[in-house]
Amino acid sequence: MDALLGVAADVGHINTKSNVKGYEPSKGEDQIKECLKGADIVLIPAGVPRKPGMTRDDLFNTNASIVRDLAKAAAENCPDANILIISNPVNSTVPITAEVFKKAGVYNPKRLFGVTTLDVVRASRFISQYKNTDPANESIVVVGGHSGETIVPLLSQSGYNLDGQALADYIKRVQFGGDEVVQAKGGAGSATLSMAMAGARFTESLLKAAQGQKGVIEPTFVDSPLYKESHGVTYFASNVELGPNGVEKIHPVGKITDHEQGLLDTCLKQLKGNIEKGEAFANQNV
Ligand SMILES: NC(=O)C1=CN([C@@H]2O[C@H](COP(=O)(O)OP(=O)(O)OC[C@H]3O[C@@H](n4cnc5c(N)ncnc54)[C@H](O)[C@@H]3O)[C@@H](O)[C@H]2O)C=CC1
Ligand SMILES: O=C([O-])CC(=O)C(=O)O
Repeated sequence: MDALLGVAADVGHINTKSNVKGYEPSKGEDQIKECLKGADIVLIPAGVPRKPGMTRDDLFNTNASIVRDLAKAAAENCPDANILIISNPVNSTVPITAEVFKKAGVYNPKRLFGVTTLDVVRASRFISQYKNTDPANESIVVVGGHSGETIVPLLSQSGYNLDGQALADYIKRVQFGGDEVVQAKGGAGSATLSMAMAGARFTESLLKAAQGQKGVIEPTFVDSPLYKESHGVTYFASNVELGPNGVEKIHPVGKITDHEQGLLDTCLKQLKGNIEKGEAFANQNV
């Protein structure tokens, strides 16, 4: 990899010899061009975080245009880069980025990723508290999107079986773990350190896959065929095998319980609306 760019990012320590550049909006347009030219990976965590009482969707009005502008700059200056979207609402900012790239004639669905790694980090951490295991050894599959009920942990696929209130509490905590942090910070923003860890993990996986390592799998919100025809849901997070060309293979959701199917049905309805909102914004404002 020639260059790794964090756009206004504090993504923590990334253990790589790659060249990391950071962009600050106050430094102006020329600096972003200079950062983006030749970039292989562009992380976009720019925009405002939530305050208590807000949903991620409440950030749309501010962050949609910020992401649109950075996506335009990326489409112009590094059209072949991997674009990693962290800015919320991810369920809408990923479709916005896709539309910007489509309009510029450089859209490659294999190179656009919504970063949902933090949902897996939380799902793994919270199950370890029930089971008294090391969270580093847990890897819970999480599918759907990155907001409330669109986040669907598939506990059954890890051989775990919580029941009744314990299951309900677990799912609520995974779906609304971000809200807990926002509440605890009392107006000072949302998750930062855990996001830095999650962003670094996803980026490192992408780098390993780019360098030829096989079998690198991460959950991520991508342009996905899984529910396109059946539900009109054009982007979906599931486990994705990464490779030198970005998305190598999108894994299907696989076998799930009836209860998980219920969660997935709710997810798909909400996700469709979030995606269409992003696309409608892009169609009117790009
Ligand atoms: N996908 C995920 O799992 C997560 C997503 N987030 C999202 O990441 C975003 C950033 O959150 P934080 O880093 O906590 O916020 P922050 O306020 O600490 O940082 C935001 C950064 O965006 C930059 N920025 C603002 N306007 C800009 C513009 N027009 N162009 C370029 N850069 C601009 C600011 O300079 C600042 O450095 C939020 O939307 C938040 O909801 C946060 C945590 C987890
Ligand atoms: O909750 C937020 O607003 C930030 C975020 O996406 C997360 O922590 O998962």
